[in-house]
This record gives sequence, C-alpha cells and structure tokens, in this order.
Amino acid sequence: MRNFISVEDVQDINGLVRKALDFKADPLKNKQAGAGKRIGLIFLNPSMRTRLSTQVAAANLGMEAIVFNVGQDGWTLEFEEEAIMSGNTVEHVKDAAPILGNYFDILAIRTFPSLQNKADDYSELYIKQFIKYAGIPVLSLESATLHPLQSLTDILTIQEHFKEKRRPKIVLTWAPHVKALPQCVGNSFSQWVNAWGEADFVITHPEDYELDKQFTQGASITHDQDYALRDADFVYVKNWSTYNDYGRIYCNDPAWMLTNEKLLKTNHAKVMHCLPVRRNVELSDEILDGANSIVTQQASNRVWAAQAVLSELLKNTKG
Ligand SMILES: NCCC[C@H](NC(=O)CCC(=O)O)C(=O)O
Ligand SMILES: NC(=O)OP(=O)(O)O
Repeated sequence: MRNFISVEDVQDINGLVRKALDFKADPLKNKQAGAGKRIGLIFLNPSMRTRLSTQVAAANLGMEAIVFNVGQDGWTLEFEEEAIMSGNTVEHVKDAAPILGNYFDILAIRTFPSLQNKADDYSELYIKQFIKYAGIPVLSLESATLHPLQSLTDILTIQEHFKEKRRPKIVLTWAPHVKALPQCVGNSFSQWVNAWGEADFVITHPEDYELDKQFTQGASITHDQDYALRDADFVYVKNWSTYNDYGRIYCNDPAWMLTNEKLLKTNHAKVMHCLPVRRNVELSDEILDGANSIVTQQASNRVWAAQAVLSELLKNTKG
C-alpha cells in the first residue's frame, strides 16, 4: 500500500480487517515492524480518537509518532500552485512537505473541508499536495471528503458484532446538528460499505441532503427514516451538511434524532457513531447510554485499524 486516503488504496478489505483483528488479539505481535521508523502526525484540525489511536498503533509497532498541531502551532500553509503569497499564508506546502518527508518515514494528515467551495474541497487539494511533495507514504487522518481509518474501523466493528449466516442490513441515517459539518464520514462509510459489498445498505436523510453519488452508488436511498430502519441490524448515525447546495443546514428537524422508540422497528440494531457526538441533538442519552450502543467499542477499535494500515504502509518505507 503506497498511501491510504480512500478505499481505493485497499486491494482486499476483508484481508485488512483480518489483519486488524489479529492485532486486536495480540497487539504486540509485530512490535519490531516499525523499529527505527518515525511517523509525523500533522493536524490542521482538532482530533482525539484519530490522534491517540494512531499514536498507540505506532507504539505497538515499535515506531515513534511525533505530533504537530500545525493548525494551532505552525505557520499557515499555502496549497495553491503559483500562489502569490501576499495574504495570510506563510509557507507553501511545496516547501514544507519535502522537509517533513525527510524527517519522517510516513506522513499522516488531518485536514477538514472549508465547506465554502465544493470544487476545492472535493479536489482534495491539501492531501494531494502532501502526496505530491512529501515523497513518502501519506496516511489520511480524515481529509476534506473522506475518513478511511474510521470506515475501516466501522467495517471491522460490524464484522465483529454480526455472526449470522446472512447479509446484515446496515442503515446510515442523517441526524440533526447545530453546525454545518463535513460529509466525510457519511461519504467514506458509504464508499467502504459499497466496496465491501457484503451488506444490504440503506441511506436515509431529509430531502436536499443527498451525498455525492460517487460514494453512495449501490445503496438504497430514502427520505423515510421509519421505513429505512425496518429490520436494520446496524444503524450508523451521522450529521452532514448539504452537498448539492454546498455546506448548508436546510433541515434540523429534531424528529430525525434516533430514540429507543425508533429502535423498536429495527432488528435490535447496534447503534454506531464515529464520535464526537452532541448528546440529545444528534443522538439521545437513552440510546448512547443504552444496551444497543456500540460507540465505545467502535472507537476502541480505531487502534487496530490504524495498526493494520501502518503495518502495510511500513512495507513501502525506505531502508
Ligand atoms: N472526526 C470525526 C468527526 C469530525 C467532524 N465533527 C465535528 O466537526 C464535530 C464538531 C462539533 O460538534 O462542533 C465531522 O463531522 O466530520
Ligand atoms: N472519530 C474521529 O475521527 O474522532 P476524532 O475527531 O476525535 O479524531
């Protein structure tokens, strides 16, 4: 694996899940794989789980992880080619990335979308510029449109919790929120479930919240949440802002928040969320504190997904 920025970098999803589960069973089984290697974790935006799980995963592989909160502590980066840097940006990625490429063996980047300009965000300029100029494997810690480490964790968590000899029904449901959020988690979850191909997949959201078809193609899409939830085995809850009329909040109907009453329509569905979650806005206390929620196990599994991906990327490092 050269880089890890989307499901397209993965040849065998189930193989990668098995690798992650092997690390879960024996976290130190490959504790020398990253000996003498360093990963730089570059954050343009906040994080708890992604940052810490990747650090733990690196430590389990004997690799040193160095974190740089560039959005907080670093010089403001410019990403546009041929920019005339007379504004607020101080350093071009063209100058910074090769230096990071010399300091580290793997470079990991978190960068959210602006939600101002769809074409810019969906071009994935920031992470692509790091790939172009760093010269070492690049790992996405959530980019403008996707969150692949989260989605690998999600598929792993679903496989762990589903032991029946039939296809699970997985529902991705939109939920209300107070802020305009990225589409990354919904896009990425859809992309991975579709590529995995071993589930009946339904996406439900209010009108005008359609996600980009390049990620959702293959799923059934409905505006009727009650209908979508029928017989679901897993309900993945997530807010996102509008994609078509980009980055807006059209509907914040609290009726879209999942409750125990709605869960009665499902097949005792397990409830998932990537976290952080706004309690009693996106998801009710009764669900998050109830028996069906697996959000804590899901977040804990982030370590094993990161460890599996790092061990693949390490194969492409120099020396
Ligand atoms: N890394 C996982 C989710 C990150 C981000 N959530 C947020 O920005 C939440 C912010 C807030 O609740 O104010 C998102 O939805 O893509
Ligand atoms: N789910 C997730 O990516 O969490 P953080 O934003 O805390 O990394």
